[in-house]
Amino acid sequence: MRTPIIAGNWKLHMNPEQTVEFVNAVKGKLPDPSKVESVIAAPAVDLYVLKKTAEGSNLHTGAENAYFEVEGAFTGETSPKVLNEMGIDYCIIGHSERRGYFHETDEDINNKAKALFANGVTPIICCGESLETREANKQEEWVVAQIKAALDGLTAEQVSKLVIAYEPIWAIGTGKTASADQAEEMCKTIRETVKDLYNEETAENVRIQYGGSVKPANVKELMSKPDIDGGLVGGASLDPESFLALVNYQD
Ligand SMILES: O=C(CO)COP(=O)(O)O
Repeated sequence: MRTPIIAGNWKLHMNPEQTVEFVNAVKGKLPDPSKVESVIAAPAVDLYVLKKTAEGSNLHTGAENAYFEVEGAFTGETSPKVLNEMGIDYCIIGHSERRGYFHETDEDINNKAKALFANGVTPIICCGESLETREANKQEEWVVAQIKAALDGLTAEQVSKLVIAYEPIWAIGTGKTASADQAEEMCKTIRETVKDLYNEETAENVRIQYGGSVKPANVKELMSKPDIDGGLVGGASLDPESFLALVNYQD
């Protein structure tokens, strides 16, 4: 059985002081990780205090991006090796904001996935179509192509462990959630793609999140769908009470 995983993506919000405050507010109120895994992915400048403050709690930690090289003359980048040394569990890669504003390609994302695995950090690989692509009813081929490119060269064992986040761009930060059925439909397609590329067992193991205006009011319905194993949450993950309501959706 797949363990549900709800991850906050703080994007460019929160400083180290606010991070400590947030973690102290949620510590002790998070679900048992065997029931629901709770993750906060924070800006690189907050990761050290995030990890330190989360120690001994049920909170898992994540970065929002990393480079595919571990060391060298790459000004401004984050090393997957150092993330591992810091004990960071996850790293989001291929978010639509990284693809759009920072021109990340499918090849970059595939290289990042490989570098993260080589350094013991689990990738959360994002995919998702624009409004234009959805209006042209081309969302399925778009997302399947993104998944194929991102997973290229990864082993079945690696794919079993990673997390895929389906985030339709038109639903991010817009208050417009994909309906639970629309989200389920694409998450199912992603699982079938993994089955075609690997095998049934890998497809059954890979965890697939939906992201895009997930909030306490809609999390239960989304999580009731068979192929949705979690949420990747922006805005609603910034407030401790709202984050707690999301991760404790089973109560
Ligand atoms: O991009 C997202 C998470 O990665 C979704 O953001 P919102 O939850 O703010 O729509």
